[in-house]
Formats: sequence, structure tokens, C-alpha cells
Amino acid sequence: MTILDKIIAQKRKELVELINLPLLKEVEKPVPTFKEQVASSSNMSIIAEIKRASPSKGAIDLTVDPIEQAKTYEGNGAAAISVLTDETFFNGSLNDLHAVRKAVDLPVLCKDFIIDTLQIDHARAAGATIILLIVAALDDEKLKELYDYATNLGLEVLVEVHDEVEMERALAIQPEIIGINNRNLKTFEVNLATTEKLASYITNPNTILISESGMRVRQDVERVGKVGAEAILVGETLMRSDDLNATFSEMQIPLSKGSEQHAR
Ligand SMILES: O=C(O)c1ccccc1NCC(=O)[C@H](O)[C@H](O)COP(=O)(O)O
Repeated sequence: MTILDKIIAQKRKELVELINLPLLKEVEKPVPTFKEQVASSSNMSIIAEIKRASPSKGAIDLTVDPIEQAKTYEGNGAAAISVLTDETFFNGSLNDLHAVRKAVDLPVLCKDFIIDTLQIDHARAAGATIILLIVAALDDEKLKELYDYATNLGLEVLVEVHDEVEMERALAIQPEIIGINNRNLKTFEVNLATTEKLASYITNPNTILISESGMRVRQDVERVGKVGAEAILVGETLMRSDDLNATFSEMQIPLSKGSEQHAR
């Protein structure tokens, strides 16, 4: 059984409890969409993640104050905040997401393993404006059902892939935002060549490509920027940074959007 199988099995168990859990109180404050954030920037957009722990690294920062961390991300020009809300494997929670949404004026991604519309209802009530759908965790029918359900609620959807087959399946639903995860969720191996290999499948210039995981230094960001990534999703490097100002500056590389150099 892979770690992804274990996580999904746990999600199925949690669904039973979720039915009886009241929705959190919706946050009325409007925030820009992620698409607007990317369109208004000429630099690499950063989705900055609140990540207390992970299956591959164990504890990263269990005592982090998500509100303070998110505010610091915002102050350094993050385009959006990602909050890992899974409790069992990542030590996160929907309460973290709720608190972050109230504290910042940015789009907020619910980074979880969504397999049912009920989770989307809870994510939205907690303040998510973007949800994640991991193609590897869903069959085609479920992927389409959840994508349509979320977009009909006005949420943006990040559709995540890791290989060619998943990319073809993702493209079939014509998503506006595709994330290529450089981390293999079955083996934990992280390789930026994944983004380089899959980026050219995205031929619609209006589709935003996010490169996820494994961003450590500027050269990493340059690599994925060269093949057309307009945004990166960064967790561990930001969580461990002693100087977030410097880390953001290093990663916010200028993009030559629309030029040949940037073309996929
Ligand atoms: O990070 C893990 O160990 C992990 C294991 C299994 C499923 C998902 C996992 N991480 C979720 C993510 O995709 C990352 O949190 C995110 O892309 C940021 O990655 P990084 O910058 O490498 O922390």
C-alpha cells in the first residue's frame, strides 16, 4: 500500500465523521482570484504553504502560528496561501485554514485529499477559494464531478498531475489551473524534471501551470519558469526559512510572459 493509498483510505473513514460535523462560519471578506493574482504579476507567483509536518519529512514546524506565518507570506508578496488541512498525516486542520482566510487578503488553497463533495463544502465554509483535486486519487468520473461541483460554487480548482497519463486525464476536463507535482506521492521522490517533461502538454495559453514541490533555490525556480510555469507551490523551504524576505526575493524571478523564452 502506498502512502497515497493510506491517506485516501483514511479520508474515506473521516467522511463518516464529516457528515455530522457542522460547517465553519463562512468568511464574507472578498479576495482576488488566483487567476487575477497571476495575471497582475510579471514575476513568478508564489503559493506559500503552511506545512507543519509531512509523511516524507515528519515534523517541519509543529509550533507554527498559521496566522503569523500567513501574514508574513502576504507581506512578502505571496500570490496565495496554501494550507494543508489534513490532520492525520500533516498535522493541519480546517481551523488553520479558517484562521488564515480571516487574517489575509489573498486567495487561499485548501491543500487536502478531496474525494467527496462534502469535503468541498467544508473547505469552502472554512474559507478556501481554491481546492485541490489530485488526479491520482480519483477516477475520471469523480474528477469531473468534483471539478464541476467546485467551479459551480465559485471556487477555483487546482488539478494536480504527476505523469503523462494523469496529464491527459486532467486535460480532458479543460481545467484553468494545472499543477505538476514534482513529488511522486507514492514513493516521495522529488524531481523537477517532472515539470520539464510534462509542461509541453499544456498548449492552451490561458491555462496556468503551477510547478509544485521541491523548490529550494533560485535555480530551481528558473528551471520550471523556462518551461512555462507561472507559479510555484512552496512548502518546506518557506517553513524552514530564517529569512523569509530573502527567500521570497530569491524565488520571485521575473517572467517574460508571452515571449518565446517563456513559451511551453
Ligand atoms: O510532502 C509530502 O511528504 C507529501 C506526501 C504525500 C502526499 C503529499 C505530500 N505533500 C503535499 C505537497 O504536494 C507539498 O506539500 C507541496 O507541493 C509543497 O512541497 P514542498 O515545497 O516540497 O514542501
